[in-house]
Amino acid sequence: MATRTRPSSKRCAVIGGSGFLGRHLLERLVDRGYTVNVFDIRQAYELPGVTFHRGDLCDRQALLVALKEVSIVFHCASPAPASDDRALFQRVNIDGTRTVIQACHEAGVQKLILTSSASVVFEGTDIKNGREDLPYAKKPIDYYTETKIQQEKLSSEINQIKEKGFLTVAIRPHGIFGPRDPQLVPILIDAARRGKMKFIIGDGSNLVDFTYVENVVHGHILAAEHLKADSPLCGQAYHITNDEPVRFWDFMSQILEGLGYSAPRYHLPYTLVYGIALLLWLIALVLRPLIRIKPTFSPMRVALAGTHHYYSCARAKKDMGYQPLVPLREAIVRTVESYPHLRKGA
Ligand SMILES: NC(=O)C1=CN([C@@H]2O[C@H](COP(=O)(O)OP(=O)(O)OC[C@H]3O[C@@H](n4cnc5c(N)ncnc54)[C@H](OP(=O)(O)O)[C@@H]3O)[C@@H](O)[C@H]2O)C=CC1
Ligand SMILES: CC(C)=CCC[C@@H](C)[C@H]1CC[C@H]2C3=C(CC[C@]12C)[C@@]1(C)CCC(=O)C[C@@H]1CC3
Repeated sequence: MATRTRPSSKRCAVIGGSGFLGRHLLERLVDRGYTVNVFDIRQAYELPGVTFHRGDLCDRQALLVALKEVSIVFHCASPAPASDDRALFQRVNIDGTRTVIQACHEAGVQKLILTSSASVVFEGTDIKNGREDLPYAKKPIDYYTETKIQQEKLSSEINQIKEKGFLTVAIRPHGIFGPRDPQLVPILIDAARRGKMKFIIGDGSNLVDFTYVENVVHGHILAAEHLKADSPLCGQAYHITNDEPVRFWDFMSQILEGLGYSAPRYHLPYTLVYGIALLLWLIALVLRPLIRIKPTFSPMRVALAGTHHYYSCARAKKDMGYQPLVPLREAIVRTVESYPHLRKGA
């Protein structure tokens, strides 16, 4: 085992700190007086008070350098769900998380805060006010979710091994959005620009959680600060949402109209769209060796757009005093304002 110096409780590392959530998280950590090391496969920016370590989280030696004298590790790295690359998810989310845990143990890290996802219980059918004790999806909607389940199990199991002397907790956000998000708003506007956002899938009444990134950050920091040997957080998972379920299509319409695009108006039956998406996905799979096609409406996206999926965050409120800091209306305004380059006509 490596020689250790007692780490300061204000020294932390953010694995995946160049990403959307990771960068917001470390900005807030710096504001709160933490010293932050970033570990990421790419360096996207520079920030005073932050030390960058570029590397692959599957590389234990590289990780050990970034975790030296660190007390808290936030692990929020993952390949993007849209990559749909099974081998990559397996390598990074499962094998890589195992490596992160080993490196934390070796470096004498005290707490690991893992970013999981509420979708670990989602199978493509309605979830209303789902609590954390729902069973993991037996048929996860994609490879990404399949490996997020395994990742969460790994971090929870390691917490049971008391002699390892470090504590873990998993945060399950849902539908994160906000400034600099490379997924939700850019994908939505790209679809609108290509004339694909004219239709509402289903009757449009399905409620979904969309969570502002600053609220997700707040949940992570509360978890780190409340995670102690005798606390109920040890080894548990916590939903972190805006606690304001919204109709999926109202939310999309507000973003679209805020950026100058028309909201979708015509309804299409859910089963029809899902069937077409499945067919296109199968065709893309068969043609993959010859040509790589990525349909905008994957079966996963159709399921997310046409079903209820919202989650209770009562457990986070009770155990760590969580309350969302930014309400949905304000969050949408801030998000829309942060994408001037995606405005219609820009
Ligand atoms: N966005 C969302 O709506 C939700 C996200 N989550 C979870 O939140 C976390 C953060 O997501 P988000 O910020 O959106 O994702 P991002 O893709 O923006 O950030 C992830 C970061 O991790 C990096 N990374 C990927 N693979 C490795 C690797 N092998 N070693 C080191 N770094 C790596 C990425 O680099 P690169 O970009 O080069 O791949 C990227 O910088 C993830 O765990 C995700 O599963 C959970 C629920 C919802
Ligand atoms: C129908 C359509 C083209 C909508 C555009 C928005 C979508 C790109 C997002 C709507 C719900 C989002 C979502 C995720 C990614 C972006 C959306 C599909 C996740 C899959 C990201 C990773 C997770 O852990 C779960 C998220 C669920 C919601």
